[in-house]
Amino acid sequence: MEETILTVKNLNKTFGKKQILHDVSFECQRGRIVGLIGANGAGKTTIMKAILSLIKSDGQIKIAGQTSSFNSHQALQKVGALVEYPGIYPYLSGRDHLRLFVADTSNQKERVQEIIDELKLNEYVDQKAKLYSLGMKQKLGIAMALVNQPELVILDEPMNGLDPQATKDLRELILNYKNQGMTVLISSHILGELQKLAEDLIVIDHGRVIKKTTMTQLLANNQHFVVLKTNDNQKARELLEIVGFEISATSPLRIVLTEENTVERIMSILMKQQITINDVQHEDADLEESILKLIAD
Ligand SMILES: Nc1ncnc2c1ncn2[C@@H]1O[C@H](COP(=O)(O)OP(=O)(O)OP(=O)(O)O)[C@@H](O)[C@H]1O
Repeated sequence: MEETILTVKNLNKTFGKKQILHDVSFECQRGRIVGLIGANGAGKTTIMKAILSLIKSDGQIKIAGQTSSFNSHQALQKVGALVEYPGIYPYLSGRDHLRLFVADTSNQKERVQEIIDELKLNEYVDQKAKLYSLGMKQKLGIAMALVNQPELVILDEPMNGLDPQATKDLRELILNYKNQGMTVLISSHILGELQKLAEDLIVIDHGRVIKKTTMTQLLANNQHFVVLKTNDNQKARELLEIVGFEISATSPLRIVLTEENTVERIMSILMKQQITINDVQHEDADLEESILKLIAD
């Protein structure tokens, strides 16, 4: 059965005279990975900071059934977060940071070692943090967000500064925690990466929620294309456009498929005009194309 772990209701935020968030409302269900998507400046970080009471805002926040506000935020004990840059002290080691963050339990030493192993921090975790690269600091910040196995983790651009291997490792780690019941609210500009992770999507534009959907739904409504290589792309394009095909790219030819505009129809039109088809491939629009289209509409 679905259980709501985070409720955000009518969140409004102004900086000076400028209204940044407009009645933002959404819910996250326990155990889901929820992607917060939007262009630069859309308001994603501001929403995350408001949930975490890092800034004052108007509206209601409920975490695991408990109301949380700027002045009363016990519920945040159930939440881990990495928002913007991790707060790191240059003269402490990575392990020191984790020791400061880990909850006071009988197995805290083991838990710190476990998260160090999970994030592959062993090589440098006992060096002072002032020697860390951007990616190393980012991984430490993620370890700090996860060390207490929170019920909800909020990650703002967690892939920032990570190399491809570390990005893949983080993806697997997030999926692992999700499989153990953790809820993840995540933003990322790397939409290809988010496509591999997020199950639910909240799309933000100019401080407003413009779409709440699931990844499966969004991708199912996507456009489908056929990509052709022919002996005369220019002529093929003209022939297809005349009869109403939409061409989304010309080199190679990328043609939008619809119920009427099928591959069979393309083949028949081109073959009648003696155009040789050297290669045919099918393509589906990815998350990036869907989101760009959504924001443009
Ligand atoms: N402390 C602040 N004072 C004034 N304006 C701010 C402040 N923080 C954010 N803003 C403004 O709020 C808007 C939303 O910013 P926010 O950082 O939430 O966007 P974002 O979606 O996270 O963007 P990005 O993807 O670039 O990180 C922007 O117009 C930004 O300039």
